[in-house]
Amino acid sequence: MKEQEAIISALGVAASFDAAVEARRRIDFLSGYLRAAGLSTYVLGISGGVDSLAAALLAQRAVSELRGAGYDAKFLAVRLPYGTQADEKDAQRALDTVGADEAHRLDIKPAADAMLDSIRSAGVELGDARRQDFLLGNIKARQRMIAQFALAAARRGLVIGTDHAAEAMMGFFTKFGDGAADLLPLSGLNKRRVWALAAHLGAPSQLVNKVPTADLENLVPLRPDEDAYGVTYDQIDDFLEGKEIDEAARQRILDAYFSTAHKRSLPVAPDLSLR
Ligand SMILES: Nc1ncnc2c1ncn2[C@@H]1O[C@H](COP(=O)(O)OP(=O)(O)OC[C@H]2O[C@@H]([n+]3cccc(C(=O)O)c3)[C@H](O)[C@@H]2O)[C@@H](O)[C@H]1O
Ligand SMILES: Nc1ncnc2c1ncn2[C@@H]1O[C@H](COP(=O)(O)OP(=O)(O)OP(=O)(O)O)[C@@H](O)[C@H]1O
Ligand SMILES: [Mg+2]
Repeated sequence: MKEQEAIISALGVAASFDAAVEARRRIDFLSGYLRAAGLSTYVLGISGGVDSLAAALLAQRAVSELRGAGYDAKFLAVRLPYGTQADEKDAQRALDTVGADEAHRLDIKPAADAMLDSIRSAGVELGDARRQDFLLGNIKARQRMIAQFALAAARRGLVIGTDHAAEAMMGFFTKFGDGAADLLPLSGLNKRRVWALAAHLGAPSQLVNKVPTADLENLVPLRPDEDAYGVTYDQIDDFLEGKEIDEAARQRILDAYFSTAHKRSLPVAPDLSLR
């Protein structure tokens, strides 16, 4: 139980949750930060999943409020499909729901494929088809961040990330890919709290209740996150709320958490304090 409490505390998961209070807190965080930084644009990739929808609704509200207060601010939403995307309709629905100030679509396929091909052409042994597909998945996630940071730099902007406590605990993100962002407005929320926040902000129930997917593998499109975890979001969320869960699931969660510690910190460096 001690380990569980330490993880809950490290990930900043609160003992109780009120969607309206959390929405207000996180909108204020986004508007306050942009203004204090003296910048004008928030940039975020819209996948069709609930995390980016929730974060986008917060961002659009934040910049609208800033504009109402006379400050020049904009939200730029960007679709970043790898070629054609199986759940494109959901992504379009998310864009319609958010009503972003500005929206663009960039295909990451040419750049992602070119990178994998270059590595292959250099003669690097990459393993079997399944392994190569997994490697390409991480290249896709990093390619999406390259695009978002380029857009942010072009617009005096900042990149919003969608990491939250459930994904952070499982280390379920690409290091310096979707894990790399300037701000994380969903930080400290487990998945059911993200769902509640999205619903509170007006997300349609079909998008809130959708099966979460990283959708990074060509060989298994829309693979549910829970398949990759080997535990359910219900178990993850219960664990993060301090509840007792099945022992095998608990062990899986602890293994995932400890083996991915390096992904939740800055790059490791030598101890320079002894010089
Ligand atoms: N002990 C250690 N200390 C410092 N660094 C260490 C390390 N062990 C590995 N590393 C480094 O970390 C790298 C592995 O991390 P990483 O590149 O992230 O790769 P990895 O953790 O193997 O894969 C990413 C996982 O996150 C999932 N994902 C990715 C993106 C988005 C989503 C989503 O939900 O949308 C999910 C994806 O499906 C996959 O299961 C290694 O290649 C190595 O460079
Ligand atoms: N096809 C895509 N187009 C644009 N952005 C994407 C795409 N795929 C992933 N992203 C970005 O990467 C983030 C991480 O993906 P992740 O799957 O964890 O979140 P999600 O799709 O928003 O929600 P869920 O986890 O419920 O599927 C997304 O929130 C989004 O910002
Ligand atoms: Mg997704």
